[in-house]
Parts: sequence; C-alpha cells; structure tokens
Amino acid sequence: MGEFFDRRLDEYEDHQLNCIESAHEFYKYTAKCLPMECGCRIIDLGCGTGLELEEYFRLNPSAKVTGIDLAPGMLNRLREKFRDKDVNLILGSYFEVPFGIERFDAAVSVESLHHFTADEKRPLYEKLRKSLKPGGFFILTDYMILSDEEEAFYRKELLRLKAEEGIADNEFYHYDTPLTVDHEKECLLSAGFSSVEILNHWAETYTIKAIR
Ligand SMILES: C[S@@+](CC[C@H](N)C(=O)[O-])C[C@H]1O[C@@H](n2cnc3c(N)ncnc32)[C@H](O)[C@@H]1O
Repeated sequence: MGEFFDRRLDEYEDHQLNCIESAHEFYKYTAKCLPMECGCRIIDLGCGTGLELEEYFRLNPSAKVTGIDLAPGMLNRLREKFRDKDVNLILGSYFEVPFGIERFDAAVSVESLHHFTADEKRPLYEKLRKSLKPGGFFILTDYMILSDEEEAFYRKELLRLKAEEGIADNEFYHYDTPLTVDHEKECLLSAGFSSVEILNHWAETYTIKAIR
C-alpha cells in the first residue's frame, strides 16, 4: 500500500484534489471539525502528504499532530510542508502502531480506511477510542456507499481480482472496498464510541463524527 502511494507521489495531490468530487470542500470542512484550542493534540490515521492538515494548521497553527502512514515518500512530503509545525510522524501501519491511552483531543482520517472490512477496523477503532481523552472525538471523512449489494459486490470483486492475479488472501491489493454508511456507523458504535453522527457528505464522501 505504501509503495502504491509513493509511486504516484508527484501526481498525488493534484489527483486527490481535482479528481474526487468536492475534495476542496471536504478537506476544508474536515479541518473545521477539529478542535481549535491552542496546543491540542490530534492523531491522523493515514495522513499521507497532509492535505487535511493544510487548512487545519491555518486555523490552528499551534496544534500538535501525530501522523501515521505506511508511505515514507508521502511522510517526507508532509514533513517538508510543515517544517515550522509540531508534527510527529510515524512510519507504520495504524493497525500495528500503539496509540497510547487518553493522549489525544481528537483523531482524524481522510480517504484512507475504505480498503478494510468492519472486522478489520473494529479493533483499530477500539484502540483509537482508548487513545482519546474524555470528551475526545474522531472525524472520519471517507468514501462510503449506501447499498449492501454494492458493498458485497466490491468485496467479491476484490477477491476475484486477487485470485486472477495470484495474490494471497492476506496480501494487500489496492482496490476500493468501501463500507456502507450504516456499516461504518455500526462498526464505530461496536468499538465503544458513545455516539456516531453523519455531519455532511459530498457525493460518496461522508464525514462522520464519533464521540468517545
Ligand atoms: C488516499 S491517501 C489519503 C492521504 C491523506 N489522508 C489525504 O487525504 O490526502 C491514503 C493514505 O493512507 C495510507 N494508509 C493506508 N493503509 C494504511 C495503514 N494500514 N497504516 C497507515 N497508513 C495507511 C496510505 O499510505 C496513503 O498515504
């Protein structure tokens, strides 16, 4: 997965901002949902080159951000952009990196989690919830769909493509397998978040707020 994004690094931001409907709007919107207190601590799952952080640092330049990503090139690009900001970048998988307990005021993830099943995400969301301070929350802006049939179709298609290309079941293959909005909400609730609310959407990109 990291290699997939690093190979496309030079076109990445242009593609992300201009080929996904309303991207300029949802990056700004996501940033506005994050805490504005001076020095607050944020964790960003799959931060990439930090598109969601550009607007956020404009609004809250003193935020302390921990970003986790698998792609070293994406993290280097982020580091170059925010040299004067308080960023702690971790190269690794958010499924494996420990987040700590009650460390963050909020968490954010944009366009990163739509490759994983609810069963894969639940333990990640449990770990994330525990890493939030009381009153903390998670802002998830991601590709989601509405019908169960479509969700099942993408999952089946992924398995077919992997079988066709001789890729093992446990190996990562870059193919979008979004959950339905309802399944994403259920997954967050089953991980212990106390309330989960859809804040906004633009075509198939939804912003969900899950409160610890
Ligand atoms: C489409 S990019 C989104 C990056 C950024 N959030 C944005 O919206 O521009 C998805 C990012 O998620 C990262 N990613 C995917 N799976 C990951 C994992 N298990 N752990 C950490 N990062 C992951 C990829 O390396 C990539 O940088």
